[in-house]
Amino acid sequence: MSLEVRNLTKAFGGVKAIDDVSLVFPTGSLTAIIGPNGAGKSTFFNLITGAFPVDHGQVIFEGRDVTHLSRAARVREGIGRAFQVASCFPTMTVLENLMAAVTSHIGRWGNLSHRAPLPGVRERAMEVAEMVGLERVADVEASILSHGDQKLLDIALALALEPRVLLLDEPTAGMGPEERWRMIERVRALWERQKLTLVFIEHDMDIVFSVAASIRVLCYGRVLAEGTPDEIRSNQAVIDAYLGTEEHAA
Ligand SMILES: Nc1ncnc2c1ncn2[C@@H]1O[C@H](COP(=O)(O)OP(=O)(O)OP(=O)(O)O)[C@@H](O)[C@H]1O
Repeated sequence: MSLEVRNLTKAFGGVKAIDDVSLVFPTGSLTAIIGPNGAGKSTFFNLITGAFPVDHGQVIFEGRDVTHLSRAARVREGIGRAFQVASCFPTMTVLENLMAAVTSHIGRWGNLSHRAPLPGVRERAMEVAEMVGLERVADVEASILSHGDQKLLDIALALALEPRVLLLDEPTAGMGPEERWRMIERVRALWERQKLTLVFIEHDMDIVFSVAASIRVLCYGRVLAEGTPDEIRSNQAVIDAYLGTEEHAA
């Protein structure tokens, strides 16, 4: 099993954002996390990546307990994450951003100058750009990229660190319908080609049901249901708590 959480619990003041959650994400799986606003989805990711310390429970990655490792150590272990908010250097080009990430990954921040990169860094950065279809804007400054391309750059920055598990928090947020489908198709193709274990949070149910092989539903910090799209679609508890709400009504 690639990624597993056992009895994960995290409270903020009196609110249990994640409440005794146990889930498994098998190696190579593509899973969507869904649930109403405030269900604990982002907190769940933050506990897996180490952005927040857990109150109780464990995060197990490839058989190793990583619960108390730092964020950076988890990245080195192979747990990657792209953020909802662009996390790049805005005045650097796409390629320069990726070269910085590749250089940091190989542990040579002293050699960050893009004028004299380490051998292979430019090539690797270009390879990562191609993985997400950003080679067409490799020389464009990050700050002037379209919203969709900025999200792709976030994903590419995570990929530069060679994750085996990739967590994507709302990869299609803020996009129009067409751009959403283009984005999720790229994500799906990436998962297929790179043989990643991919977990993504998504509110658009059309996307979730057509892309994810497996779905986990969180509600009030607990696991409400898990299963295939067909199982989740017909699960009465999920319909009552989430799918039946106005926003997601068919
Ligand atoms: N850093 C924090 N400090 C205090 N409370 C927090 C913090 N992060 C999350 N929470 C609370 O934890 C609960 C779960 O929030 P979380 O952001 O994980 O939900 P979510 O499912 O990702 O929601 P959304 O779909 O709206 O992004 C909410 O009640 C939220 O207010």
